Amino acid sequence: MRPPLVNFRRLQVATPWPLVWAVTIAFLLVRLAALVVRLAVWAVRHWRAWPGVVLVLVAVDVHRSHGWWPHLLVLLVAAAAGGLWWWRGRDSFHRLVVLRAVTVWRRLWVYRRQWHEAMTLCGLVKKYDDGEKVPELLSVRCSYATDEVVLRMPRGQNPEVYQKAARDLAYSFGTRHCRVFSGRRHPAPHRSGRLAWLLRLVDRVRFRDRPRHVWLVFIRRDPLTRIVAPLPVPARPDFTALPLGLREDLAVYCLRLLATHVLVGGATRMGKGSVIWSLIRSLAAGIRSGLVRVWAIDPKGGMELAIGRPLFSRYVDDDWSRMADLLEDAVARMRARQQILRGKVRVHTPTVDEPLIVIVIDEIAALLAYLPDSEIRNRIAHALGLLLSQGAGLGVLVVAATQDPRKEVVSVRDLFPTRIALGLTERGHVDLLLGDGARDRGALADQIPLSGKGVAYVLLDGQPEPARVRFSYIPDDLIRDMAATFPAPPETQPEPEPVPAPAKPARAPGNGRHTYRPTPPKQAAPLLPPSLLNALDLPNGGEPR
Ligand SMILES: Nc1ncnc2c1ncn2[C@@H]1O[C@H](COP(=O)(O)OP(=O)(O)OP(=O)(O)O)[C@@H](O)[C@H]1O
Repeated sequence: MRPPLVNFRRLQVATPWPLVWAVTIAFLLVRLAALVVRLAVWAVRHWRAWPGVVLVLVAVDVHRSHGWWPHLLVLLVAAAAGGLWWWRGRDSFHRLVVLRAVTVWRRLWVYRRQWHEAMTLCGLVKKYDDGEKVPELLSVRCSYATDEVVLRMPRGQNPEVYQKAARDLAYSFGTRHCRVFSGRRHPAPHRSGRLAWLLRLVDRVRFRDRPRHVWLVFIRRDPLTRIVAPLPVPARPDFTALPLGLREDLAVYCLRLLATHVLVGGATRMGKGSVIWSLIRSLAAGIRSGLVRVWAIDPKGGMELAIGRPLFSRYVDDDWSRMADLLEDAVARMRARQQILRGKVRVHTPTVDEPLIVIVIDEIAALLAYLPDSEIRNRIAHALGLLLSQGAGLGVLVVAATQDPRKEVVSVRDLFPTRIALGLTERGHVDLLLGDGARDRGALADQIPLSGKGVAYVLLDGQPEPARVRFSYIPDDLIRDMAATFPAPPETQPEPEPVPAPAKPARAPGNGRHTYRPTPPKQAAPLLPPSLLNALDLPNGGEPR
């Protein structure tokens, strides 16, 4: 028998009814499956709410059957257990209870409630197909000082849009600072133990690169308004992470001093000294053991560094030509190391015999721009150029401070891979120090108030966005104390005796121009081969000065 055809009053379709029903049911089943999947995704995404929902259901059920008194009892027991936990393990209680409660509260009350409005008013909502595409709030995590909010950008945006809107976002959510990061701020944890392989697999998925996610860090309470106390001296300096201060998210700020040179820029009295002394403090144990040798140059006549003289293996503050000698000796040491390490390793590992040499220069501009004697200035610029271009891998590092980061003043600025920007006087100086676009990405070093001495913007490893830190303040008494406790052992290669600066001739003979004259070779590796030295036209009967 033929199945009946679809037959409406005015329309006849030559299709059997069973086929129509089959197609309709299949369509509805697909829609239902999609709905179930969406519900499951929603439930998984909001897994944090599950315990709360279960608790409410149980509470309602208990209330129906037993009334209020079981709730009261549970509350009393929970309060007693909480008090005991707080008393015995305050840190874990704060981490697992207090901060989680703050997180839940702020996620619901501050961010979820105001999200749509704030995003719209900050111009971050996109219009498409008569609808709106709002950045999606994914998670909120609070610490005592910060809220870290993760969002997913709608299509057609990139993190720069959020960096530009950072100030609007900060004020929209009732804070003063908002930092925007385009990548995860913490690396995947290091796993060990029997289940490490499994956890590593999970981490590989959890910590995969997510280009559409943006991390907003709102600074709720600025921990950097208070002076940071000196940090403990590490028993053995870890050159990959020297603790120097505090980050605005309350983590300890660690500097990587391996195979790099550091330039510290900051207006006068903004705390360049505190960067240098924090660094020396973190190296102090290595200085005492001879693993690190600090050679210091203080062109300001010793106003900054003289107080810690015993910490330095070599130190000059009064004589320009001895400063040039010190730098040329460092070049000689670097060359000697080059001979030994060539073809064996690519980065020098510090040992007591071949220590890490850190050349600290308090005001590098005084050596490169303001020094009146152009001959010495050229020697210094030449030696610094060599050290900065070749010394990092050979364990001869330069840490220099300057008030003015302009290239006309610090000609070797671009050879410093690591930069620190303390409070600066000019907006333009920020990009000069930290690189193009750093200010747009949040390094507002020109807005650091006068009271923010020691506050700086730095670039952390693997992150293009600058972070705000405050260096620990090392008072003079503590520097004296460090100098007494961690004095540098005597150099194996003795420091040359200070020689009085030769009287400068009123005018150079001949054409009156300054001629470059290399320093005589004092140590094993000369700056120039002897053949070349002899070939030079030296005064005093061919004796080098
Ligand atoms: N990290 C810090 N925390 C709090 N106060 C600081 C900090 N660093 C410096 N100061 C204060 O600022 C003053 C100036 O500091 P410092 O001499 O280090 O600045 P500077 O930039 O080296 O100055 P200059 O340009 O004269 O060399 C110090 O006397 C101290 O009172």
